Amino acid sequence: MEAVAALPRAAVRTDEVSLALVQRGGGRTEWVFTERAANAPPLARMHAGLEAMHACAQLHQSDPDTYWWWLADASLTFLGEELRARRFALVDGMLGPVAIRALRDEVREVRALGRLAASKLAGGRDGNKLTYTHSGVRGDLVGWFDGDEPELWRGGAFNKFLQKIDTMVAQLAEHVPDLVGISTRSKAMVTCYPGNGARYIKHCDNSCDTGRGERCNGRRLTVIMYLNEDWQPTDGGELRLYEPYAPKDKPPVADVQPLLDRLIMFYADYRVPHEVLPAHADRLAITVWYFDREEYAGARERGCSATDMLEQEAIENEIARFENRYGGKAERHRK
Ligand SMILES: O=C(O)CCC(=O)C(=O)O
Ligand SMILES: [Fe+2]
Repeated sequence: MEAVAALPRAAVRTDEVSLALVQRGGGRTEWVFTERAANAPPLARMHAGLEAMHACAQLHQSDPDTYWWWLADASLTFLGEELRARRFALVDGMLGPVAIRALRDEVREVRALGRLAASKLAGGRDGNKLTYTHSGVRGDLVGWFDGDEPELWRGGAFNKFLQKIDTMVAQLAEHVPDLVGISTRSKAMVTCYPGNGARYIKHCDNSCDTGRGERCNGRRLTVIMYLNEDWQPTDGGELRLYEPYAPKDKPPVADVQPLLDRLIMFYADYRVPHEVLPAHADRLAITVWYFDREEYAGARERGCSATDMLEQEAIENEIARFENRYGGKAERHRK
């Protein structure tokens, strides 16, 4: 009989082992301990730590709605490292299958009730003078909500979600110095890209380099939860992230699919230029911006006092540029 060589257990160091989801026969998946793949592509690597935490929760039969696995020390450390190193971080399966569908259903109802409208672009420095819509630039439907609109959110999932992300960001500030000044946030913006090739061209959520100056709007961190079950690669609609000031021929940093129960957070400023690629199916998401206290106070002060004709002219130029580049006509909404 031939001798069978077996891998001695002692040869595998526990710090080289992690949990992974593997595909078994018949499409079945299973959590197993496995050796860490040293050359895993960036997105896969990014998930490894959180997947391990999530898997542990599952092994213990924990309901992710009550066990906030993403708040465990290891999760926050991991998210903090990601944010500091890559400027963005992903959490997959944050709320769990029950809570995320409840949230998705509440958001669907809001849309069905006609509470989302064509998004407005804020013209000029403070966005205060003139807003305009232009579907070639930004083609989503949006609504802003704080969770206490009386006839909405009856199941409570929306408010629970806001409570969770507020907690997460507050805790994360202990790991990420850039987040220490966060004290408030925006209302939640519910968006639907209605699947007709709707997109949002490349931009930053806060055109602010230094934390000072007229272009700073106070947004420090963008947090987005996606709500799209069975999203297919052919549906497009990826969030494409770029390096700051990258030359045109440099490939993007990542294309993130808007999958159900996937949360992404990234720095809202110049560090993370991004765009939404054309979406060919209904694409639902909730976005919240967390404000840096000082920067936001400065932005509000300026917002109240900024008036001049030059700015009006600059906005008209901005619209003309977009019309030129993307065709179609912008609609103006004067305040
Ligand atoms: O929904 C997304 O993935 C990003 C949308 C976006 O960039 C924005 O609303 O500023
Ligand atoms: Fe954005």
